[in-house]
Amino acid sequence: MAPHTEQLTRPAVQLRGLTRSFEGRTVLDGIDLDLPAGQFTALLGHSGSGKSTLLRAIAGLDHKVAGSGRLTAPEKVSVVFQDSRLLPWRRVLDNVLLGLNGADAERKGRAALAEVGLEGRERAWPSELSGGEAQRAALARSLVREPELLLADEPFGALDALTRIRMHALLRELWTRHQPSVLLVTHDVDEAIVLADRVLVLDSGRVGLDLAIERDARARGEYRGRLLAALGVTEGVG
Ligand SMILES: Nc1ncnc2c1ncn2[C@@H]1O[C@H](COP(=O)(O)OP(=O)(O)OP(=O)(O)O)[C@@H](O)[C@H]1O
Repeated sequence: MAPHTEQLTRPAVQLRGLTRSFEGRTVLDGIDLDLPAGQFTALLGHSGSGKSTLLRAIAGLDHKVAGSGRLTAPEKVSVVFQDSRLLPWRRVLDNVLLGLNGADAERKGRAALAEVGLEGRERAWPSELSGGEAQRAALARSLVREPELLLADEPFGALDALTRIRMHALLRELWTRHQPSVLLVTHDVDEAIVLADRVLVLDSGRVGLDLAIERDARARGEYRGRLLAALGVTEGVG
């Protein structure tokens, strides 16, 4: 049975006519988009196509976009960036617990760290972590807040290829277990296909291609071809 079937009937994010310009240049040009609850969506697009701008709008980090159209998003949103944004003067567990209160917070923080494979590293300083470990800690910090929506802006962009593959497996596993809606911004066509159930291509301020991904390895080559074509990219060097 397809996971999250029931949840998919309820949209987590709804955008209607969302527009954003910078210095007279339109970056988002009346975006209409529904992200069903529990869906894992990837957002692809060329550099400068407005992916981060859209993600920031959905995260509620851009007050200027608010009046341009209609934007509905859950209250419990976590954002993960390419840089872990751990505070260097706080130990790993204290970073994960930042801003959390309640008797149960520490237990939850420790459990989240164990879930991302950082058990035993609770008292480490961020400077003692590898890039991959820092991103694991960033995921734990998001998880512990039990987000309905996880927004991830190139979270693996700075990692080496092997670490990235391991992080893909971890993120997909966390998503399966906790079932947040996910919007992942990436430049990487393969990452989008491997992780997401739906891939959007942002082009000229609009969603140019909206592709459902079946979890069937045989179809991956075809998806790749369609996504590269939507991005206007030709592969191969003779
Ligand atoms: N605060 C800002 N002030 C002025 N221009 C901005 C601002 N934020 C974004 N832009 C412009 O909006 C366009 C889209 O930027 P955005 O960061 O959303 O693109 P992106 O698709 O995420 O790019 P990348 O993949 O390189 O991160 C770019 O041309 C950028 O220069």
